[in-house]
Amino acid sequence: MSARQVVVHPDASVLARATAARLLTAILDAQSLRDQVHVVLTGGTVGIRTLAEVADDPVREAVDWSCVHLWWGDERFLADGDPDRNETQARDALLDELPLPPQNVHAVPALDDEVTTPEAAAALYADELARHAAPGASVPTFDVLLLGMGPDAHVASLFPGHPALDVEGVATVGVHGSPKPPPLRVSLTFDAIRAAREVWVVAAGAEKADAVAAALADAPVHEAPAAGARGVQRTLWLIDAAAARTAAAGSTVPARDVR
Ligand SMILES: O=C(O)[C@H](O)[C@@H](O)[C@H](O)[C@H](O)COP(=O)(O)O
Repeated sequence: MSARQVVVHPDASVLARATAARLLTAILDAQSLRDQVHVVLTGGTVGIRTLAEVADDPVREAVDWSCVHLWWGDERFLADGDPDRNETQARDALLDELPLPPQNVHAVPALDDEVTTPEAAAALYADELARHAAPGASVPTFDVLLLGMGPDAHVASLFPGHPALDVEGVATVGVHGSPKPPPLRVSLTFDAIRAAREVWVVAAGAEKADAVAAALADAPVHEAPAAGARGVQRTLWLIDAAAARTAAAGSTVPARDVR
């Protein structure tokens, strides 16, 4: 399990642009080593803003998008095209601008007449993940897995105190009663998240400072799920100065300030 690295950017705008540049470089580096590159996207304001910055970055022209596969760390269990779906927001921010083969965009199945529960969607998503996994694995080896983080330190749709935190042996889980609307979701499990080469937690804003401090201080995962987010080779925390400013007395954020 990789040690955490923390990079602090001045504000949310620089954070999103720097994360976009870092992601493009990571994809280019992976393409120089492997035929297929797998990236897991996240919802949330910082996650979507990062995708919009990728769309605006001319370096995206250097990527061979025909061999990039996109997945989601979680999804709101809503009908296809619902503006609140992470997929919808990602398509609007970036995906519709990219020459991606449609079959390389692996969206979590949406609510419809056939798929009526988060569990059904989670099972179908797990099947799709397994189809692209190496023999014996349940998910592809993700090159970069992006995670936004809530003020309660949730990542993906793994919320404090929720049973999904303890689900093992499977890649996906249906989530009910999400404290962040909408209540029904589908999420990767920690087993799937921890299979990624690199896990990047991206967070901005003073409202995230306590959650950042708790996670970096290795609070119990049931209290601060983000503490459980680790990559095989790298765990990178990309935060802005406001999120690095801890309210809890005495807690510190081991951060290298990057201008
Ligand atoms: O479906 C979702 O809502 C996201 O995947 C969720 O995990 C999000 O990344 C965090 O809640 C942070 O969201 P903000 O950046 O908007 O605070």
